[in-house]
Amino acid sequence: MTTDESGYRVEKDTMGEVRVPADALWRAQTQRAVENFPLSGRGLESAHIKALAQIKGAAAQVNGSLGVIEEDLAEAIAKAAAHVAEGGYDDQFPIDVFQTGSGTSSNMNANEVIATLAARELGRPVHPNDHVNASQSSNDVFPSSIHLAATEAVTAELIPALEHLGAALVAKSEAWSEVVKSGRTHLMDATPVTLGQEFSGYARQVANGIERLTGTLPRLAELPLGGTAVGTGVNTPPGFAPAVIERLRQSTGLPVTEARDHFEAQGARDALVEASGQLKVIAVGLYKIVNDIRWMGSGPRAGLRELRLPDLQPGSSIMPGKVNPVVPEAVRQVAAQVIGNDATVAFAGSQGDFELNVMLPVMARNLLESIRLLANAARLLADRCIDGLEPNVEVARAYAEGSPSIVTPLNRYLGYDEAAAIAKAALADNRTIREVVIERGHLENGKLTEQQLDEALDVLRMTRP
Ligand SMILES: O=C(O)C[C@H](O)C(=O)O
Repeated sequence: MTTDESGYRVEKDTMGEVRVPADALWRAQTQRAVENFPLSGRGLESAHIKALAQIKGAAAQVNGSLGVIEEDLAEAIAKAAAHVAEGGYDDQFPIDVFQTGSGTSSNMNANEVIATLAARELGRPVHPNDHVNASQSSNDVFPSSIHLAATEAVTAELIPALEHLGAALVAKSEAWSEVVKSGRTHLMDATPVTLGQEFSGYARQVANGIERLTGTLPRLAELPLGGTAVGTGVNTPPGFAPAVIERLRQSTGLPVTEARDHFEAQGARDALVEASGQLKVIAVGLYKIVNDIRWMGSGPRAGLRELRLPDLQPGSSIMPGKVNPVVPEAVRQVAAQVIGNDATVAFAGSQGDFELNVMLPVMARNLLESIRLLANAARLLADRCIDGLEPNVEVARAYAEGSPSIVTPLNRYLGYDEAAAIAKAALADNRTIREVVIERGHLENGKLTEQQLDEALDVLRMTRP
């Protein structure tokens, strides 16, 4: 390696010489990839770099204990990898996420940066391939790093965030068990429900999302490590993968396991597609929840006005005093992004050609982004919207009492056809159902008593038949 005066040094790889910024920790292969893929301006997610480095560190320790590399070299690599995993060297990962489909460029980026750091520690050369990448291939390490990062993000970020949101929804559901409102089906007035019942439905959607994620974990946490190039494990000593994975289990506390079939685990990426699909379901659920809230909060004069959302910021640059449902709007956009990310993950997941899927980096990018977005959106929604919601009890009750559908419990006394006639007459003449029932002589003709009429038209009672 030589350094010239222009701020670059010259590094070599198997293709020849490459000029690398003098202070960069990466080497020739990373630099080639930086120049080859100027696409999105966005690199690997930080969580992904962390997972890659965690695997490199555990692999070095096992390589040391199995005699694949010297013990002091293994320790230096493990130490360097730990520093990278802590996040202090994320700026040394400059390669665009849209790159080699196997992630080889980012794997080599990790190998080169860790080799440089380890060489500084050790005071002798460390080879990115022979030492840091020993017993590994991009084809097993890179997908393993996606699964490790996604498992961590789901268990440590997304599930706790959804639990937080679920608790906020349950609290409202319990507080509003007597707040009666009009149900709506087809966007038309229906029989009454309570606001608490609606929020219990939302809470269950979120709880189901947690169950769905938990259900994917056994497959998401399977690591292809040990398969190396094509799943056979060429160049890997016996016992390498189980030992590395056991170290990862210990150091991360995550339920990672070795892939049950290394050919499935490298030729396909079905578990990532599955996890992304569950994220899409959660996004769809959040969309429905915030959309209902947005509509219930519409107004303040010309909307539904059943809920008051917390005022967070001036809504309009031109209309003074206007306040908008900004958190539901932001969450809706998160949902749209997650649904779009899933379409890409599903397409990319179908691109398993023989022994390797070669659309790995984009799957990682989208999956990890979706998890991060949903976790942040769930907390935001709980803290800046749900917690501060207030019901407009009078308006909600008035809608319930004004709904022509409250005639429904009279079916059993008067029959469907007469009940329909009563509902239409009430609507046409802007009278209450009660007034029309009495006017049509149903108390006098003995079809029902006054007490039965009172009970039948009790809107809260209708929510608990
Ligand atoms: O980078 C590797 O380890 C292998 C590469 O992805 C390949 O299969 O060509």
